[in-house]
This record gives sequence, structure tokens and C-alpha cells, in this order.
Amino acid sequence: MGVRRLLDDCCAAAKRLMPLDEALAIIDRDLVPVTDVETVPLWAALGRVLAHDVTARIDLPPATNSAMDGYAVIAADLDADAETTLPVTARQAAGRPLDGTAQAGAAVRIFTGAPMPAGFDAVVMQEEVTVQPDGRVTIPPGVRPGRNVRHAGEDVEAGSVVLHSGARLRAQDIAMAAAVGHGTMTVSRPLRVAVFSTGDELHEPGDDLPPGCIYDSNRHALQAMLAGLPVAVTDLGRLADDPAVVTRAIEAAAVDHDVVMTTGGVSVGEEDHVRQAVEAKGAITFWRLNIKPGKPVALGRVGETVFIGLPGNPVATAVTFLLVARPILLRLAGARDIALRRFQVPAGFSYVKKEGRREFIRVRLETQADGGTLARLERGQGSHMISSLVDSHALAELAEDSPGVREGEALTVIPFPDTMAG
Ligand SMILES: Nc1nc2c(c(=O)[nH]1)N[C@H]1C(S)=C(S)[C@@H](COP(=O)(O)OP(=O)(O)OC[C@H]3O[C@@H](n4cnc5c(N)ncnc54)[C@H](O)[C@@H]3O)O[C@H]1N2
Ligand code: MOO
Repeated sequence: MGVRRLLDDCCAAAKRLMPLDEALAIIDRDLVPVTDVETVPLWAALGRVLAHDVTARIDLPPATNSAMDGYAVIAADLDADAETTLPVTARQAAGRPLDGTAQAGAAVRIFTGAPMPAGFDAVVMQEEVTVQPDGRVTIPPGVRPGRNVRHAGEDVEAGSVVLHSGARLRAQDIAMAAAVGHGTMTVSRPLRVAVFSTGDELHEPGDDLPPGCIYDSNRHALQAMLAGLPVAVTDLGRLADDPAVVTRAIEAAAVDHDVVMTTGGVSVGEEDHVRQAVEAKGAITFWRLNIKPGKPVALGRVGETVFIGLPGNPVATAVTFLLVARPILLRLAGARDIALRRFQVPAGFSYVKKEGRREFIRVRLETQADGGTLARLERGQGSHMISSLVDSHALAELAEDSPGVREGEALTVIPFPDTMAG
């Protein structure tokens, strides 16, 4: 895996801001996914990337069975226009052998999930029958073959592919693997991701805060956001704004990690040393994207290790994690679908934007009385305003050439993924 195909020369040196789509195309095309796999129990497979197709070992359902608690019958035994009273000659519970004899002209007491007795083709719910004092059952007219019957293989046929390699496993995928007989799943190994924050002003939350300093929130936010991805995180703490310290730390972390991720120090100030540190030991592929917030975001390599440099402003960190770091990590983990889901909802506000950059603004998604959804603009859109992240549910995306949005117009929104959703 890694960055073998990442170009060393780049538009980093150029003045041009790279469009987001171009950066995503580089991620898609040039990053080489991990090839190491491991086999894990089902409970450990959630969120991991499936390494091979999963094939059904059995039909699903494995046998034709009843969808209801009631009485199995042969529809042809019944009077089409009048009630029919039948003796009950057998009992069929799920997971047990047939008790009694299932025969034409009789009903079988049956329960949900129990296999249909041979030759029986319909089930009448127990609520619809009358049990006579002598134990016989009276069945209403109109029962057709197939009623309340679930056929073997109607969900999945044995031998068919039920999950495709590259899928990020969700709860329903694990249900499917289990149902068709797999007790383990083969997934790509977790990416080893090292996380640093940089900045002399940063202090650990919980400690005393000297004047002019702030608590390090980004490093903790990143670890929380990474928790939703197939990664093993190493927290490498805070780095001082010292070029030698930053260079040494990035170089050391690159030795035993697949990805080194930093926050802060990636812009143009004299105390921003991250980019130079990466260039000293590797190369930068892109460094500035045509997005707001999050313009200073870098992809590069240090040896074979992928480097991701996220900007320091907390909202820019979160936005670039979603838009850039997340697809990089999913691609490296071998995931097939790395795109964020986008929806259109009406805007409940007007917003003017400068043309030229793609802009992401924080919105709340409100359910209206008519059941529809409306996007409301969060107050405080500065990229230092964490409260607007806390109060929002999604990013609204305004295209490069858009002048903004007017109330009532359709707005493209990207709902926050699980670790950021309410
Ligand atoms: N002359 C220019 N100045 C800046 C530009 C620019 O293009 N030209 N870009 C601005 C943008 S946009 C952003 S975003 C920031 C990104 O800067 P850095 O990535 O170098 O980040 P820092 O300068 O280290 O910090 C920026 C800001 O974020 C706070 N911060 C940093 N780390 C953390 C952390 N771990 N937890 C919480 N907050 C953090 C830091 O104190 C600063 O306030 O640059 C602009 N400047
Ligand atoms: O784009 Mo910066 O990333 O405004 O905060």
C-alpha cells in the first residue's frame, strides 16, 4: 500500500488552488490500498473493509417455511366460497421435528419460521381460524396457495455473492454474513495512523491554561472522527512550533505507520513548519485546495508513508477531515465507495458567497410540520467557531461558480457521518 504512484512534483509550489474534485481524483487514482488481510469474528467486523466477496453457503431461507403462527393447509382442500373445518393431525414448531402426521384433508398447527410440511402450500393465521371444542379448526374461504409462505432461496440463493469486496461493513452486512453461514469475515488490516497536533499555544485539556494559550481540541476531535474508520490510532501528542522537532517527529512516526496525520502549522506563517518538514523527508502532492474553510490542507508522503496535513482552525480541521482525510483513509483501506452522500433540501435562509471557491457552511436540518426537511444556517460561520459545529447536522456545499443561495432554493447538503451525527 501507500503512495508509490503519488507524484512528487505537484502544484504545491504553484499559486493555483487545486479544485477539490482534482484532489479527490488524485486520491482515487494514485493511492495504493493495503493488501494485508486478517480474519476476524463477526462482532469485530463492523466498519472494516471486506477483502473478498462473500458467497452464500446456503439458500436463504434455507427451507420453505411459515411466515405466521397458525395452521398449515393444502389450499385445494378448502372450499373456495365457504368455511372449511379440518382436523389438526400434526404440530410443526421451528427447529423441531414434525410431531404427528401431515396429510391431505387435515391442517397442521405451525409456528413462524417452522418448515412447511411436504405438500402443504398455505398458512392461515391463528387469529383468522375458529378452534372447535373437538380441536378441529374452521378456516374462512379465500385462502390461496402461497399465503403466508416464505420460499427457500427467495432472499438469497446458495452460491450467490451477497457482499462484495471493498464494502465497508455495516450492521446489516454482518447480519447477512451470519445468515448465510459465515462465522468470520476476512477484512483488510487496520491502517496504522499516527496523529499529532502542532503549536506552541496548545495545552492539554484539563491542565491549567497559561495566558495566550488554548486547549488542544483538534487532536481529540481527530481521534473521535477516526473512531468511525478502519484504523488503529497512535496518539503522538502535541509538537512545538520548532522545525527540527516537527521534522524529527514526522520522520520517526513514518517508520511504523501507514499514515501520519497532523493538525496546524500547514499554512504560510513563519511558525508553520509542517510542509517544510514533509518536503525535507518526502514530497507534497497537494497543499492548498480551492475550498473554504480548509484551504491549507496537504497530501504528501514521507518514504512510503502517506502524510495528511490538516489546517489548525477547528472547523477547517473537521471539514477537511470529512472532505479529504476520510476519502484518503477509506481508499488506503481498500474501500470501494469513498464518496460522501449528498442530498438536496430547501434552504431556509439566504447566503451570499464570493464566487471562485467551493464553500462549505454549517447547517441544521429541521423537520417541518409537513414532514419535509429544511436547512437552517448556523450562526457563527468562522472557522474557529466550534459551537457552530456542535449545533449543526450537515455541511451545505456551495459550488465554485455559485453566487450563494436564496431562501427556498435547493441546497446540496452532506450529512455528518456517525461520529459527528446526533
Ligand atoms: N497569511 C495567511 N494566513 C493564513 C492563511 C493564509 O492563506 N494566509 N490561511 C488561514 C487559514 S484558511 C487557516 S485554516 C489557518 C491554518 O493555519 P495552520 O494550519 O498553519 O494552523 P495554525 O496557524 O497552527 O493555527 C490556526 C488556528 O487554529 C488554532 N489551532 C491550531 N491547532 C489547534 C488545535 N490542535 N486545537 C485547537 N485549535 C488549534 C490556532 O491556535 C490558530 O488560531 O491559517 C490561516 N492563516
Ligand atoms: O479555510 Mo481556513 O481553513 O478558513 O479556516
